Amino acid sequence: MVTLSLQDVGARFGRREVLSQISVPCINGGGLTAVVGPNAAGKSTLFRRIAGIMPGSGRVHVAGASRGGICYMPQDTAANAVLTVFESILLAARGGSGRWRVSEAELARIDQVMALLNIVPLAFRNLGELSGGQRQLVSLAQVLIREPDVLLMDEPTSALDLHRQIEVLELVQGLAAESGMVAMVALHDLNQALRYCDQTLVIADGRLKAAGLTHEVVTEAMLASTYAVAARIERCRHGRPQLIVDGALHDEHGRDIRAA
Ligand SMILES: Nc1ncnc2c1ncn2[C@@H]1O[C@H](COP(=O)(O)OP(=O)(O)OP(=O)(O)O)[C@@H](O)[C@H]1O
Repeated sequence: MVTLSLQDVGARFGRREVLSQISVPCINGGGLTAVVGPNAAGKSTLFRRIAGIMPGSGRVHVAGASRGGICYMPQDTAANAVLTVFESILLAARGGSGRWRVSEAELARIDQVMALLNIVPLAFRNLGELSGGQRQLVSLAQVLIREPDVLLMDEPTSALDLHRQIEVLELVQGLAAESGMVAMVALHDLNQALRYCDQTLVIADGRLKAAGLTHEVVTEAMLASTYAVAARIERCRHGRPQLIVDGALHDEHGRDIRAA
């Protein structure tokens, strides 16, 4: 099993500190970990720091890695229109290697990943012709093909319909359980965190506000203080926790209480 630890991880854009002293002793592989928090909290920045594509302070340590390393699926899946879906996944699998020959095993693996994501019919479509949701699925294929040790997915279901959202989260949950990889997912839909993620990190204003078991971290008090919403967590008739948001919280001047 892979484990990830973060020690005082920080980041700046120029003189502005956008991430500060994020420390998490151990994120275990095998399950899904949600990273939640308001807009501009620093979730993508944290992923970019973990993936090593942005400099900053602190230490990111991965133990037990034996496969494709750390792979980051960005939020913005803008496409290079020149490539077909198949070519883009092949290039991602190569990770920049300049080989021309494609092995049978490589072709089979690409077919397998496309089948897992139900995108086989898109194989020879141009990336520039795809819908937002289709592009998001291709982007996911591009990271899954690399068989990551640590998979960082930035809002991977934001463009997907309800059926696809469930398929994708169940697929990644299953792959994490099978491979022991660390799988982290930045989410705005906290019902997805409650349903699929055993662990949750809450980031606000570039700081870690809470970390732990999802059902202990996603609470009505956290939703009020972090998101400024009045919300309830209730069990549905199947016994699953469901988040019901009653409304936004404002101060006596009608402003977002977080601005006070
Ligand atoms: N290229 C950049 N230059 C300057 N500031 C940036 C840049 N990218 C992000 N920031 C700032 O860093 C902070 C954190 O942004 P980040 O994208 O990590 O937030 P986020 O939690 O992923 O937000 P969202 O939920 O809206 O996607 C924000 O204040 C943002 O304006």
